[in-house]
Amino acid sequence: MRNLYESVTKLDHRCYDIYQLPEDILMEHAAYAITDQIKERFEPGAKVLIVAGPGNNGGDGVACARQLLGEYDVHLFMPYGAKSSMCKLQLERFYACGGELSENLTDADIVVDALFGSGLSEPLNEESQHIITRLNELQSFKIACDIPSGIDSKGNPLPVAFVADLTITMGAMKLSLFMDLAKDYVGKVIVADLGISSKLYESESDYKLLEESDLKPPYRTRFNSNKGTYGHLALIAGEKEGAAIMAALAALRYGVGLVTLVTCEKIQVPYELMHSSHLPPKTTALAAGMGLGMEYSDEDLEEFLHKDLPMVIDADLFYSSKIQEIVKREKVVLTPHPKEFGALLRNLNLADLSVEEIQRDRIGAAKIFTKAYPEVVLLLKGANPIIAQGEQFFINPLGTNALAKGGSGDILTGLIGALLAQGYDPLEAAIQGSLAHAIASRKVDKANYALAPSDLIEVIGKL
Ligand SMILES: NC(=O)C1=CN([C@@H]2O[C@H](COP(=O)(O)OP(=O)(O)OC[C@H]3O[C@@H](n4cnc5c(N)ncnc54)[C@H](OP(=O)(O)O)[C@@H]3O)[C@@H](O)[C@H]2O)[C@@H](O)CC1
Ligand SMILES: Nc1ncnc2c1ncn2[C@@H]1O[C@H](COP(=O)(O)OP(=O)(O)O)[C@@H](O)[C@H]1O
Ligand SMILES: [K+]
Repeated sequence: MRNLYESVTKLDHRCYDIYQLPEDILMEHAAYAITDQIKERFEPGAKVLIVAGPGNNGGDGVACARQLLGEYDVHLFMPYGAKSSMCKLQLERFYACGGELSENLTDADIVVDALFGSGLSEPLNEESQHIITRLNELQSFKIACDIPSGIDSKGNPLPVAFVADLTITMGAMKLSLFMDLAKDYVGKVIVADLGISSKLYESESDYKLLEESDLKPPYRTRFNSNKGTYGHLALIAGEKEGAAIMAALAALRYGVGLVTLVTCEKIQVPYELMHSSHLPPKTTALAAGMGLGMEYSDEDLEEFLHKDLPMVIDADLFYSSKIQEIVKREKVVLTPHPKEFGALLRNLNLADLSVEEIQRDRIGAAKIFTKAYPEVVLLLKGANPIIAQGEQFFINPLGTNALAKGGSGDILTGLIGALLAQGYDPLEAAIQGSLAHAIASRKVDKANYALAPSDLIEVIGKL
């Protein structure tokens, strides 16, 4: 798990004020992190195009150009000249080392985008849009310095952005790089140390980035145990019972001792699942909402929901007035996708946001909910799901686009339900369920268009 920051300005200032590391030293290290990646990947003599802007992001690019001079075929293009004092200083050093500016954009083995970083303050003008679009068309290996130019502090392209293979972000991971709308631009993200270890550079943060090493599958450690030791998950099956069946099969695979599908009518269920028209007395957790439809009246639902059980709630229940009672309970995980989240916010009279508005500021939208209901765990689905409770936010960047298929969400509900039933606290169940879901999507040995929910269930047994 790594810290994420909305802005690193405060952290940079700690370097100047406490560690006595001036901007110049930080910038030299920032530039060297880019130089280092180029040297690791390309032989001397390779052609490097560096596009540098007028501020300190440009300064990083100019310093990198100077570091490569003499060894690589360096082309430095500066459409707006140098404006910040550090950028000007770097340009003087570049000239002093014999460097010359290029007049044009040129094809190259490597492109370094150092046009704009954290200082991007307004939508890109036409010229910058044109430059970035041209860079995106080049067949080079593309490195973004700090942030792909054009991505704003909330992760949105303004309106275009550099498409990087590698983003080398300076000092610490930034939240904006892990928003859904930034996922097609950032490529692989690595952090450059700025002359000080991350332990000293970073301060506490409420925002965390989940990593593969955070996954802890529910391995069994007790030898003297029986099925009851591992909990009993009840899933309410509704009009589209397939959704609950898939969730139930995923739950069974993720360690829960007993799984019961609760249905209105007698339906055919896979032989490994139990089936009942009532909530089993020894239920330890409940999953409801997926495929629910209009099968149950509010009174029917009351029977399932009145008990004080940990629960994971999905899909159709976000449109039901029942949700207004559910969010007041303890031990609740909600797993809406952005459209359902919009419905949930309206249903609770918290906000009226479109899917686009939610996606443009996912953290801001999630905060509207978590401020009103700080006990409830929210998992806002998407390309990079956000798991939030109170003031804590966790982002899971590990899932792949193979998950963009009907039924993936039902598997996630099953996984979280399985962990709740096994006694995980709701936040840990949501984090661990999401990690298992995302990591499984990478381990399915199929083309990324081919993943089916049953493949996920198979792989979840081998994490
Ligand atoms: N602080 C540190 O210690 C370290 C900082 N580091 C580096 O500094 C970067 C931040 O630098 P920064 O603050 O100078 O901002 P930056 O991203 O270069 O942009 C500002 C320039 O762009 C311009 N501009 C903005 N928007 C525009 C637009 N739409 N269209 C056109 N122009 C626009 C803006 O113009 P102005 O608004 O002033 O007219 C100004 O000239 C950071 O990302 C990291 O790479 C590292 O070296 C590590 C140590
Ligand atoms: N492009 C993507 N990258 C990563 N994860 C994705 C992507 N698209 C969808 N997912 C994940 O797949 C699941 C889809 O759930 P949902 O939209 O509820 O679908 P359904 O209800 O049809 O199963 C969510 O967990 C979501 O985070
Ligand atoms: K950049």
